[in-house]
Amino acid sequence: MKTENKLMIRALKGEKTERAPIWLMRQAGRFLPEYRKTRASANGFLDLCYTPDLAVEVTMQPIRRFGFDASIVFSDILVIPHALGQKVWFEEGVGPKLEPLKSIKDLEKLKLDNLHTHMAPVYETLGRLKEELPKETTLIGFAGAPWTVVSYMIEGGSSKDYAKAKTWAYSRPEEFDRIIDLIVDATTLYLIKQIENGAETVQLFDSWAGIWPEFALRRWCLEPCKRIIAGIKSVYPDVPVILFPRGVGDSYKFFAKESGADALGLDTTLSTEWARDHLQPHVTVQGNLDPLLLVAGGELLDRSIEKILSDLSDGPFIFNLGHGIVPQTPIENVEHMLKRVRG
Ligand SMILES: Cc1c2[nH]c(c1CCC(=O)O)Cc1[nH]c(c(CCC(=O)O)c1C)Cc1[nH]c(c(CCC(=O)O)c1C)Cc1[nH]c(c(C)c1CCC(=O)O)C2
Repeated sequence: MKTENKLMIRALKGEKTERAPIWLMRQAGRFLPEYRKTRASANGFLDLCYTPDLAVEVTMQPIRRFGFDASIVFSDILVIPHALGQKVWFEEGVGPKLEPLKSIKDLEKLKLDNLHTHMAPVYETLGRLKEELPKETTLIGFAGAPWTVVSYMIEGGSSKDYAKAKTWAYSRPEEFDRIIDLIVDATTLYLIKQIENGAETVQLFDSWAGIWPEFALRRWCLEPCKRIIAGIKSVYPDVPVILFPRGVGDSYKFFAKESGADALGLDTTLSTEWARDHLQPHVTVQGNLDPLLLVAGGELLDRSIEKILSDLSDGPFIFNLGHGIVPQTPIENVEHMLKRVRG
């Protein structure tokens, strides 16, 4: 099937489709027994990301089981700092760890030169997926948005309050700009190359956008994302871009009007009525079921699915969660949700 005729792409292009396309953020992962099996055979998480045989396999798993309308290539947002030369590793049971940037001198050690060589396995995975996926399934590439990636680069891992990164940004904003700028350049090149290798749309994850006051949100989230999107569009004007500025509340409207994104991923807290009135006239919306409702199941799950569908189905809309699916999600709840959404 031609890309432009796929359900997901039609929705991304602003069409109100006959039913909502559905995929789930983090759909390949620990809630699937087949993922846990492949994961155990790999030599750590990054090995899974950089071994095309394994990455193709885990990307295909949720498609085989559920037949989602879109497939997101298996990788992680932290492959970008890794490709630039920062030390990145995943501690079992803990999560990502990085040797943190402590001063602007540490930035000089990071280089764009090896980006595409380092990412060659990811590009190969995309190319193989393009061949293997069912003909109607859309292939999504992705990257982290600059701020979310930089938060890990400075904090050295996940953080509760982003105190180091925010203090750096507020006390030496020009330095902070330089770090963000490097990630803008790397991410633009990376996403363009993902498209060249088969990605039919790309999503930028700004998972930690919701912690800034408005001036900083504009400077370090909106503006950098806008530059990446413009960079992609200058080469691939017809490839839709999805942006997920999680947690930004009312500021979602700036992202809708100014970012250049074709679609916005809505987080769980956003009112679907507000999104229908203020965002959907400008962009396609994607979301926003609470992943924990999908864990709990039952009546509240059903009512929440119905509400999202009834509020958002009159415009361009893609059904998804408001954040990634969590490992304890029962598979039967995912099957149940799919039936409800597909009618
Ligand atoms: C912040 C962030 C990261 N990674 C990502 C984000 C943005 C989205 C979000 O907010 O959830 C994005 C991501 N990470 C992963 C994907 C793969 C594709 C998919 O969505 O199926 C995607 C799109 C695989 C992964 N990335 C990770 C796993 C689990 C690793 C394992 O198997 O042990 C997977 C499947 C590890 C990871 N990677 C990251 C963290 C904080 C962790 C540890 C927490 C966790 O385990 O969920 C960084």
